[in-house]
Amino acid sequence: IPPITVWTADYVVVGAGTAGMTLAARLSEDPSVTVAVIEAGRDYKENADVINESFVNVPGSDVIGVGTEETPTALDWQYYIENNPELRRTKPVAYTRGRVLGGSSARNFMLTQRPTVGSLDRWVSLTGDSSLSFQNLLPDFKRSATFTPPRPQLRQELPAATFDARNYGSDSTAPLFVGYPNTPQNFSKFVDLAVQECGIPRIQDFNGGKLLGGNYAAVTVDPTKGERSTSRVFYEAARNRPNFKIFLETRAKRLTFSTPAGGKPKADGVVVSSLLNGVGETGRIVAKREVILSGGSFNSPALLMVSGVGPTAELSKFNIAPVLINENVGRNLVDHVFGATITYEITPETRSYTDLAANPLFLTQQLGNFSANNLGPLTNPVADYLAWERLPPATASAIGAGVLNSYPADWPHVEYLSAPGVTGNFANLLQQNAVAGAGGKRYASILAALVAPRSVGSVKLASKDLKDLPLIDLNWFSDPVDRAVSVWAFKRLRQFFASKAMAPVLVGGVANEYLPGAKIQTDAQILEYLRSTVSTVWHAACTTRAGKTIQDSVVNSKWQVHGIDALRVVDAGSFPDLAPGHPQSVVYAIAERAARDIAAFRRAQK
Ligand SMILES: Cc1cc2nc3c(=O)[nH]c(=O)nc-3n(C[C@H](O)[C@H](O)[C@H](O)COP(=O)(O)OP(=O)(O)OC[C@H]3O[C@@H](n4cnc5c(N)ncnc54)[C@H](O)[C@@H]3O)c2cc1C
Repeated sequence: IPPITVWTADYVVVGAGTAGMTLAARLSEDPSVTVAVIEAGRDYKENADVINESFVNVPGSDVIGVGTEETPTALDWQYYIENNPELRRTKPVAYTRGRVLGGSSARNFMLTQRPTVGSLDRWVSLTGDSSLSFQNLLPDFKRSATFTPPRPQLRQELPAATFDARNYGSDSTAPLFVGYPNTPQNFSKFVDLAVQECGIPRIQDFNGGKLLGGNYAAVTVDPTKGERSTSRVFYEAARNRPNFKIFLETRAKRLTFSTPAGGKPKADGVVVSSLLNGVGETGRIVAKREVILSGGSFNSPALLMVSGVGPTAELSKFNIAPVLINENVGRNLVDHVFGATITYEITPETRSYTDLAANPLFLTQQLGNFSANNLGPLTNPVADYLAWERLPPATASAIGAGVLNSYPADWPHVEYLSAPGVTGNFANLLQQNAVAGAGGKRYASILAALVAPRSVGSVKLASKDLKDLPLIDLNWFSDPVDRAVSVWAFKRLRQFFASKAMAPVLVGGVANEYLPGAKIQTDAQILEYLRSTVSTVWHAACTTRAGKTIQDSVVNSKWQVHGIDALRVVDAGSFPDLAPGHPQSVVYAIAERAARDIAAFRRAQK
């Protein structure tokens, strides 16, 4: 390797995303260790990149660039998923992953809530480590974020968003912001009433280990300016420390290992390629203590595989010299999917995202309202109200989804999201709303997400060079349970729209369904429609999952790669299982936990 750039640090972290930036900043709080971070993306707040910076900062612009048929933004890895026989998609399906300082925390929808007690008990049984229970992870959940309660005087929603202050930390210097947008979506209060009328009760807060019920969701936004809060806040904390160094626009190409005679392979560095000025500068960052992969669920397993750690078939296909065979690398890919969605035209008083997309004057006014007053629909990440439920046991059995009855009792099977706009097949949300709203009409949807998904996919290599992005097979709908639950959830969405609570907002009444429309009635018709609209909630996980041994997993409960020294994986890929709920809080929590695990390991070695 020509050593154009050689740098040495105690810890080398690959990826300054949600987990990596948090972890690296925490490690560098100890001035006695040095930390280097390698990040393929740029800093969205520097280089006078006003457009990309606003994509990140303005909560209401989160829908831009994430559509399945949209050209992804410059802050994206630009993944397209593999086709699968269950889907009826005519065009390649894009899958957003942030390639930027902050990673996917700079591209996500900002919803933040924690998994249930029972789902994290499953983490305990999968890893054999009780320190991963909800109660034991709670300090790590609290550590990153400063919480600001909703401001009812501004929000004026009826009934108000509720929360339980005991679920949040008391450290007001915690860098990440969690709070509520100052302007709720009008449509959400009707969803709130509709789901209650259909038997889903209100729950006080989604952050106390319970999810079953409905409420407004907390989001990662800064209460003062209303801007999105990302893991970049940890970069601000660390950037001036003399023991911290970040390599932006630099890609990790592969890991290097040394193997002492008779010993285990030991990770000792990362070969990198600088993307600056388009020049493929190659160098190596040497790790004196450990290499930590935080490249996310797609990139971390790919990096392991090109470096010789992975399934036999993958390594031999590309003639990669094995360092350690582990059949679990890149396997067990799970994701939450939007299984069903229904859209109606709504009344003019009930504003929706359609107004922003179709009315440039309104959009301009609201950009001003957002930046001057921290008010208006752009303060809101669009989907701000959630509800969760389980299928009744007899129903689950009757539709062939009886396996879901064995999930812990607090684990919801379906999540509903208020989505005031046209969603359709998620091809291009901005364009779909602009077209639908051109004549002055406005629309709103409710989405159903599968949060106990059964379909399992994989990450495989496209070549032995990571410049060829790995192949992502999500296998959506491959398990019949997911198909059956989606059809059931679709009918449930129709019940919500048929409720008395929803009647005042529907133009033309319940018979006037906009998408998919009254022509879709039988189960077979519904399923065929859902095959053409199923989309991701962008929660890909478990591709380097934590577990007990090399037979069932890639890392142990301290995130150390089985069979290799000085190498950990800390990101959504290392979840033992994908718990219900939006996962960013879990990613921050395991990054906080891993920083403490690594420090404890170092102290034990002294
Ligand atoms: C559109 C979208 C909406 C979402 N909505 C929500 C939501 O509302 N709530 C929620 O909780 N979750 C949401 N999520 C999911 C959540 O954001 C992710 O699960 C989480 O951010 C993943 O964190 P991570 O650390 O695993 O990976 P990432 O945050 O993606 O970080 C990986 C980092 O590694 C870098 N990297 C990768 N490979 C290399 C390499 N070879 N060399 C150098 N750098 C590399 C990447 O550029 C990136 O910065 C959403 C995600 C998306 C994309």
